[in-house]
Amino acid sequence: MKRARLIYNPTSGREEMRRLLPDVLDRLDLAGIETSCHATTGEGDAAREAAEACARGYDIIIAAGGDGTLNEVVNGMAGQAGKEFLPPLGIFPLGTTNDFARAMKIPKRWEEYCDLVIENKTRPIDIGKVNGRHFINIAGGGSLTELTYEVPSKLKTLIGQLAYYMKGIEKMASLSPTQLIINAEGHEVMEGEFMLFLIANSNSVGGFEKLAPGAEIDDGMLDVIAVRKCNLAEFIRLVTMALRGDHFNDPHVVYFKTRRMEVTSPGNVLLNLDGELGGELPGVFEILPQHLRIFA
Ligand SMILES: Nc1ncnc2c1ncn2[C@@H]1O[C@H](COP(=O)(O)OP(=O)(O)OP(=O)(O)O)[C@@H](O)[C@H]1O
Repeated sequence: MKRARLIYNPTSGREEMRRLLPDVLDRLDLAGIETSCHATTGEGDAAREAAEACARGYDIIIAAGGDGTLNEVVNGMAGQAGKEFLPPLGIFPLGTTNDFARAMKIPKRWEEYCDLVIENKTRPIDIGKVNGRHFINIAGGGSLTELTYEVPSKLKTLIGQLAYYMKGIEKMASLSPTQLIINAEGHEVMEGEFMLFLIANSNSVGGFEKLAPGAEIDDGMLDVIAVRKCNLAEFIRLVTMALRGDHFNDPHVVYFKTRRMEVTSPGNVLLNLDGELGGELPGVFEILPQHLRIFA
């Protein structure tokens, strides 16, 4: 019998997990996967629990929650650098946006994501790393990227993704550029004022599925998109172009792939890692090729 550790955030998204839990456990158990659970209690708990689950030799780890919970579980696992063999990771998307699950085409119905684990369908994925922290989907900096941690959790529970759009509109009005020096491996050093920069590991970012269409999860590369200083009207136009995937034709957009990149700024720039606050610049971003296996 295989042993799985299910780490779930009871407050994620519309707080579905409590209701689903008995059925999920039954389905896994019937398929020969004995599953024990841990409900997270707050920030950092999922990461500690995932590291502990690796140390205790579980065969499977499952992260149930939103992108924040997934990021914590990945951090707990990826930090086990000495361990030769990490257990594969199951992703049960129960958050508000579930960017990463969408990029990996993980089904939305609970029966189907249980079956991915049961059928043992795994694939290797790259993990991003900056200043000792890991990200699975996206890293970014600049004032607009700060909106994900300004949306209160209760609001997200109530109105879902709309909460981000409301905050985004409020935030755009006060958008300001940031001085950055971007030094990426294989590219010339760039210096100037930028509205924001994003480093994508997958191609679904912030609900924009065409933002980084060239990003592949197992290619050992980071896809970098940076937007040079522009005015509000130009920025809004750019956002609507990005919805269609036409933003690469805009002269404000810089797009390239790299394995390693250093970003510095004379100002204070907070970093956003998978939608959560992840320290600040300066930062050295790198890719850990095929560091983890996920059920997908
Ligand atoms: N019991 C808890 N009560 C309050 N907050 C928690 C609890 N457990 C975990 N958290 C925190 O909630 C954060 C966000 O959770 P998560 O990403 O799973 O859900 P979400 O915010 O609804 O989804 P999304 O990130 O997709 O918007 C986690 O990073 C964690 O710090």
